[in-house]
Amino acid sequence: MANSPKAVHVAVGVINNANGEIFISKRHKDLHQGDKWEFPGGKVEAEETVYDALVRELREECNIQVQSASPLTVIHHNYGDKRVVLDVWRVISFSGEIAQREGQEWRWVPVYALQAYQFPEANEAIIDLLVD
Ligand SMILES: Nc1nc2c([nH]c(=O)n2[C@H]2C[C@H](O)[C@@H](COP(=O)(O)OP(=O)(O)OP(=O)(O)O)O2)c(=O)[nH]1
Ligand SMILES: [Mg+2]
Repeated sequence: MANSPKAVHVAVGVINNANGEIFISKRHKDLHQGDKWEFPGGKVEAEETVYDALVRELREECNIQVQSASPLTVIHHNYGDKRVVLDVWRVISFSGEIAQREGQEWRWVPVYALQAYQFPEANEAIIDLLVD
């Protein structure tokens, strides 16, 4: 719609451990898409590149310093109450001890088990890509 608010641009990171498991955390229940599992990330701020946002969000949320990451996919999704553009990156290397710094429940999950978790609708396409 012509007067609908601009989509929110979100940087999202897919982080693997040495066993090939993926880091996921649960969104706080009072947030948009609350109580669902997510890949870490957050809004790209004005004057910030998406890569800068990815590095910042993963430092703030997961306590890691991203050293390299490559673009995986971009998902446009309309939740009705909010439109998002998820800019999804695969983290190639990072330093630091990974942890969840914002009190969210988190875990490492094997790729084949991701489908058992409830993610926001927009994540379906990401999970399909990872499972392939
Ligand atoms: N981080 C993240 N957000 C996702 C995923 N899937 C998905 O639909 N989203 C949506 C939910 C939210 O509408 C939006 C992320 O916004 P957010 O409010 O969590 O962003 P943020 O962490 O920067 O929040 P804030 O501190 O700026 O308020 O993207 C995902 O896998 N990870
Ligand atoms: Mg976030």
